[in-house]
Amino acid sequence: MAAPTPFYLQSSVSALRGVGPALVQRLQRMDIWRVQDVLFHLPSRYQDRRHLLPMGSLLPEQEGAVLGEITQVEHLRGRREQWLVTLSDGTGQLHIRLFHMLAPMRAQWQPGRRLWCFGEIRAGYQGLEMVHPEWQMADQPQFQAPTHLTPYYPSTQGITQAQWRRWVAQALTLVDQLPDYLAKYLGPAWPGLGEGLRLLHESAEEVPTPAHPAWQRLALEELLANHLAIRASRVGSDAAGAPVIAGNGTLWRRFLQQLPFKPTAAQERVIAEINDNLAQVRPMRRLLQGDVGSGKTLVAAAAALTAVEQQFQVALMAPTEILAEQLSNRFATWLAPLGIEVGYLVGGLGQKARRLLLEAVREQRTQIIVGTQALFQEDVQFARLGLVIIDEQHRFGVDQRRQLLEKGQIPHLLVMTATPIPRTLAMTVHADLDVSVIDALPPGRSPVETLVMADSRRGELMARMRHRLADGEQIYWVCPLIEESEILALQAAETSYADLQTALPEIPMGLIHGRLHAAEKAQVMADFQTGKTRILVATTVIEVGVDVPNASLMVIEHAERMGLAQLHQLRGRVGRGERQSSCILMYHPPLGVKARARLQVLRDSRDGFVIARKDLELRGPGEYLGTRQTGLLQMRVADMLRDEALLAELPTLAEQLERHDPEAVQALIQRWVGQRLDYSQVG
Ligand SMILES: Nc1ncnc2c1ncn2[C@@H]1O[C@H](COP(=O)(O)OP(=O)(O)OP(=O)(O)O)[C@@H](O)[C@H]1O
Repeated sequence: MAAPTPFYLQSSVSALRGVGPALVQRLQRMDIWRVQDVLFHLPSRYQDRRHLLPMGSLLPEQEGAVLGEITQVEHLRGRREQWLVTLSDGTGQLHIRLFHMLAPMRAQWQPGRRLWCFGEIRAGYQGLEMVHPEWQMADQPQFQAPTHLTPYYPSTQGITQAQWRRWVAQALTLVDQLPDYLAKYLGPAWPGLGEGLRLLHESAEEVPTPAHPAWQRLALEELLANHLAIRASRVGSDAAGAPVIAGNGTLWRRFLQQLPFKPTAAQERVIAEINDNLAQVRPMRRLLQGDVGSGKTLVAAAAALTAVEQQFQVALMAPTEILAEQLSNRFATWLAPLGIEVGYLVGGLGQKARRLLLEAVREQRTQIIVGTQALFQEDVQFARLGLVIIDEQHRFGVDQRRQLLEKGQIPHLLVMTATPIPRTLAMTVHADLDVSVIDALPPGRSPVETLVMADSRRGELMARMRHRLADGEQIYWVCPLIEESEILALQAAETSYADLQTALPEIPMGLIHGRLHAAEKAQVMADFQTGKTRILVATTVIEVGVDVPNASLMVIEHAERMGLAQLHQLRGRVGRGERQSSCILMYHPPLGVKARARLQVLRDSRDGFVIARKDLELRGPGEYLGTRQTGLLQMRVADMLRDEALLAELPTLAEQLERHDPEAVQALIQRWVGQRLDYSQVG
């Protein structure tokens, strides 16, 4: 046999055994080019295949191994051919469902044989089941139950877990040659880079916890690499000149006289921070954070008034048409009495209306223009754009932010978000943005009562609804999220709408979903806003920013399918007035262990930040790396909420490296960030 070809960290992945040209291409599409990149392709979670789960106590959504005797093999020839195999272990039984079964497998899977399976438990029509699990015959001498944890790698079509494990094992033989750029800056208490990588790839006995020093070492390096990348792209952008907008507050004072409430101290403080920025040549880049219902819109209005007072125009952008419409209505109602014209630009606007609006914007007859992405289009030209306000920033791509900024000379930028991010964290992720936080809700709000309820208790729910309606209140009814298909989501909403109409025939209701035209949506929303309809049945389009203070009850169907952050946002639509409000999270039984714990979090907490943290804990250590859910940068090891304590180390480390080791800066960015993000595009 030929001696294996030597390979190095910088060799192409094709140097690894088992990687041919087709696989090289697939790996490159995952941004894995060199052997070194395989080392940094970290497990997304771990599977524990060592312990057997007793079949009598299985729960849906559980993942694990079972061992039992085959008691029955049924071949079902329906619309779709399939096999249903029954396994029994004395404590209970489990079905295995297969959609194809090759001959060798058919020969082995016979009643009386013993079978080991690993997979996820699902609730099927005939009881609990596993679909195409991994398996071994357990009554053969070569059967070996796994003795350690099994890493599970993010993958792509055509690459199996077994392949990943083999490649990683080869790459790990070189791990000690990996340059450790931080060793000389970190104290002796920190473990080396190689140790961290070994822990994550080969963690034999226990799921590596994020508190483990080796893990922390990797997380620190990844955070630092991201921080360095952002810093590198910032250089020079500060020097550019923005319009100096030093208002004297005349418009704002006039506005306050007609406002039915007073700004809270938190709002006042943030408004002052913004006005201070607007008066500088250095362009404002500010992130305004405030939990749902904290009153961000008023702050946006204050900033807009400062700009308008000094004859500058303001562009206000929201992620959806409904939100843009809501914002524009609120701005129009608030500002029309002051003689300020508010324009509204979305994709569905008629040609003539659009032309007139654009003309007014070009000639500066319209001072404030609210819209969606439609604001980016080339023919939208401002006469004197001084301020751009973006609502719910995480929904917009970085690139879109930049496009809008190009519309003015160098306008000031205010980004508003309800996504809770701690201040230190925000400063690391958005090194370009200063952060303001509205940390108190307006007075007089009573907390939303949250109930978790099986959908079999609909009768009871209808009684509760009648009661609320009799008191003159309004209700949101949110329909299940069906990711795979908008049509299915719509059908579900239509069914719920029809059911509600049957149950409450005398109550006027509206139905809103993504497929309606802009004008229809606007009408449905307006009818609900004015109280003409009393119940609004909606797909999750109402998620962010809708403001109808008279709505005091929200029912969410299939809450178990939704993310915690989304549920929190939805719930924030009620409890905006003085009335005692409730949110009912309905689920379809049986409820899995995880789903139950998640809904419980919503019941117990009302603080967006706490909820985001709990969500993180529930994912469990090592089970879910990265920051996908928070809508922030996606990382491999670090999680910005969990590893917040590390953030304090970054600025000093970054300065040291920039001063003494510029090559290491490049190498670290390349190692961790690679081509994934083009930071130079950040607004
Ligand atoms: N200082 C205040 N006193 C009383 N009510 C206020 C105050 N500020 C805002 N509100 C009202 O509170 C409600 C929520 O405000 P707003 O819609 O601005 O919240 P938000 O921060 O944008 O929340 P979301 O992220 O949920 O859209 C609105 O009905 C608004 O009129």
